[in-house]
Amino acid sequence: MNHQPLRAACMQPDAAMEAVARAHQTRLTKPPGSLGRLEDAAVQLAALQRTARPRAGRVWISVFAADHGVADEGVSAFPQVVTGEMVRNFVAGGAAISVLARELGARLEVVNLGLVNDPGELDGVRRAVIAAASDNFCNGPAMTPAQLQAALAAGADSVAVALADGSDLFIGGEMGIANTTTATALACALLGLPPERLAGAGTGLDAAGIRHKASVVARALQRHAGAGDALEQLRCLGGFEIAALAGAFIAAAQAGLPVLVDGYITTVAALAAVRINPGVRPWLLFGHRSRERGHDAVLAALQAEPLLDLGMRLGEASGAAGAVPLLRLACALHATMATFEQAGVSDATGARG
Ligand SMILES: O=C(O)c1ccc[n+]([C@@H]2O[C@H](COP(=O)([O-])O)[C@@H](O)[C@H]2O)c1
Ligand SMILES: Cc1cc2nc[nH]c2cc1C
Repeated sequence: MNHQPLRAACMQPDAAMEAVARAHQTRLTKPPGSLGRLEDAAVQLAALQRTARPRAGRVWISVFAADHGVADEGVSAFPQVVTGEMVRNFVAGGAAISVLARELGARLEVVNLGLVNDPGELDGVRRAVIAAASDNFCNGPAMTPAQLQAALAAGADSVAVALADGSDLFIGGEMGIANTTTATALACALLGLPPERLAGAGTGLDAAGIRHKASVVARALQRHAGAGDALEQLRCLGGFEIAALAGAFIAAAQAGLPVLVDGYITTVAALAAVRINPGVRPWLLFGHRSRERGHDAVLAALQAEPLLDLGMRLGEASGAAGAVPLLRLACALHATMATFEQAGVSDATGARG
């Protein structure tokens, strides 16, 4: 199978614009650096969007939903039917991400990649069904090569629509009962870490449940120890929505669309994307630090500092959505604060503006 497009060059951030934006920040009426990561975010967006006026006004959110064969191992606090039920809830307007997207004025797309409890045709849900669920990776690869390709392409398709809609920012979210087990298996394989280090409560496992989850991941890692590179690890130990997210992040970086990453599962997908194509990394901003146990290690591997730490662990793109107002404020500060010169305020050298 030809995976060449996945490894095609990503856009390069505009280094000259980055320098202009960084210099502009030093002229604004504040001690240099005093707006902390809000400054960094505005400068990063300026470099990525190739503009002196970075924006986060037009936000696109794609939530990728899929079921996981590994749910059969009893690794979630919730039954598998919830994935399909939540898809219905997303488009009915009652889920957390439905509320957040509405409040932000963001476009919300829900993508059905394969659900055991399939709600069928629904307004607002794009059907890109691959199978009812990925296979249980304790028994064999989670996906066939063709299924992996279909999932990666479904993510890239969402980015194409987001670009056509004139989006400033792409947010990928996920919904999939048992996908913290999948994300843990994939992250352990990508990072060479033991399952006990990353396995966490997910939707609400107790300590015994977490130990069982780690043992399931250990079995899967043993079975797929021969999976050579990140793409093969994604095929053997991933899931449809995680592969779609990886495909979306690669496509966004190749097209020059900044990405705001959500929680644990999406960060593992981002790690897979970066391992497949390192040019993806500059295009990623990180919305929040999830309460899920493994998130810290995956963020550290990406040298990522998220904007928020609110103890959230929902998924659905909710943590990234929560960070959008901060990005909007960062852009407004960058564009409209007065400079020392404009305001007639003395700078650190004593020079009066
Ligand atoms: O995004 C996160 O950090 C996060 C952490 C824990 C759970 N989740 C969500 O919970 C579901 C997976 O949890 P589980 O326990 O079924 O593996 C899935 O739908 C995720 O969106 C999400
Ligand atoms: C109710 C529910 C909502 C979710 N949203 C994302 N993952 C979820 C898991 C559950 C169980």
